[in-house]
Amino acid sequence: MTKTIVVKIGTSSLTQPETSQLALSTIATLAETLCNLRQQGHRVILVSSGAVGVGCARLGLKERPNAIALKQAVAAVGQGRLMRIYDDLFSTLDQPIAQVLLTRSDLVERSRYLNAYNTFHELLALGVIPVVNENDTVVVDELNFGDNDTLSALVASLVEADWLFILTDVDKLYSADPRSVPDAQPISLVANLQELTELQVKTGSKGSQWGTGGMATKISAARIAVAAGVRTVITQGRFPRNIEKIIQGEPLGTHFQPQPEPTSARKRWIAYGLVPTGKLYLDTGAIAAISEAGKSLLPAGIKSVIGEFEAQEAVQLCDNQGTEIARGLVNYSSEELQKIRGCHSREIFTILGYVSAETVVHRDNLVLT
Ligand SMILES: Nc1ncnc2c1ncn2[C@@H]1O[C@H](COP(=O)(O)OP(=O)(O)O)[C@@H](O)[C@H]1O
Ligand SMILES: N[C@@H](CCC(=O)OP(=O)(O)O)C(=O)O
Repeated sequence: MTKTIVVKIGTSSLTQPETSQLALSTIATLAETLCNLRQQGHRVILVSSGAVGVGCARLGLKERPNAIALKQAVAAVGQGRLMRIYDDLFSTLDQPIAQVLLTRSDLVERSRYLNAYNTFHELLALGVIPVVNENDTVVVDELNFGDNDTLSALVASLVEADWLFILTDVDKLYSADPRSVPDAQPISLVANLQELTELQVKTGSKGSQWGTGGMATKISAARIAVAAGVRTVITQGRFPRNIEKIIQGEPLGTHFQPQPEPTSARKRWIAYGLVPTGKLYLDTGAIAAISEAGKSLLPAGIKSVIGEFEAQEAVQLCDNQGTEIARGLVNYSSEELQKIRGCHSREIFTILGYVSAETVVHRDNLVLT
């Protein structure tokens, strides 16, 4: 049966750690593997990092730059080089590819989100393998994906993929970073998100020299993908042929089982496409109402309002400690909410002189995170 398969490869697998030169044999095997999957009738998307790493190698820079303008310039050099290599390899195998560079703002606006969805579907229907990266050269800090693990999960969610493979330089997820904790325990299966929280995996703060997010961003990517019903696997990038073996049932890597009832496409857009612009701190009654009883959020349950936002923007709904429990589209601006927080809905008219809505966040626009 035709499956939609998203494969993300990180800089640590695309380049050789000692020299930061391209790992050509890995990239060639990856191209062969993805072509095999196409020939079996599957729809394939490649999310490839490497623009900054390859750009650095091309320009003789020994470290990943921190200065934004330099990083953006280096990415412009590396992205072209990377695509040239992919196109040479895939063309040899008679497989058309396309470059798709995304920024976070492409997913924030609903019409652009739907446009990206349509473009992916058209490319896949044409039998093309889209090669996706963040548009590092133009992206601004407030609206970036930050890392390609998150980008790959958002793409997998957008196209409603069956599989997301996150290829990296370790063979699976461990209870802690196996580089610094030699007796870290391997984890082969994560059955649900609750189990993931209970495992309390330690990830350290960053990845390898050229990677960006380390394991933390792979875990949060897995959360986004499984909520969208995508089976997610973290496995070693040096052996791309393992992708086919895994699809055939070999127990390699770490598998995250998809949620049986995926969150709807619109709610996924609210939860992960949009960038929240404020925070609402809720009382315990409101937290129970939205998280246990599936109710809408009313002004009475809001203790405080942080940030400045307009009506219809996305905000985080938090408990006392500031931990996010849900996200939603608000019916009132921050200025209005400062006036009506803690009040009964019937008082809204007296306070504001009008009623835009009875609820602050309607349950149809609210997603538990
Ligand atoms: N719990 C963990 N299990 C496995 N690897 C971990 C863990 N915590 C941190 N890591 C580190 O994450 C690194 C992979 O992340 P990163 O360098 O960002 O890779 P990529 O370039 O593939 O995105 C590994 O080399 C490993 O040292
Ligand atoms: N967009 C960046 C990739 C950022 C990133 O997430 O890198 P990695 O941790 O290697 O997957 C680039 O192409 O260099």
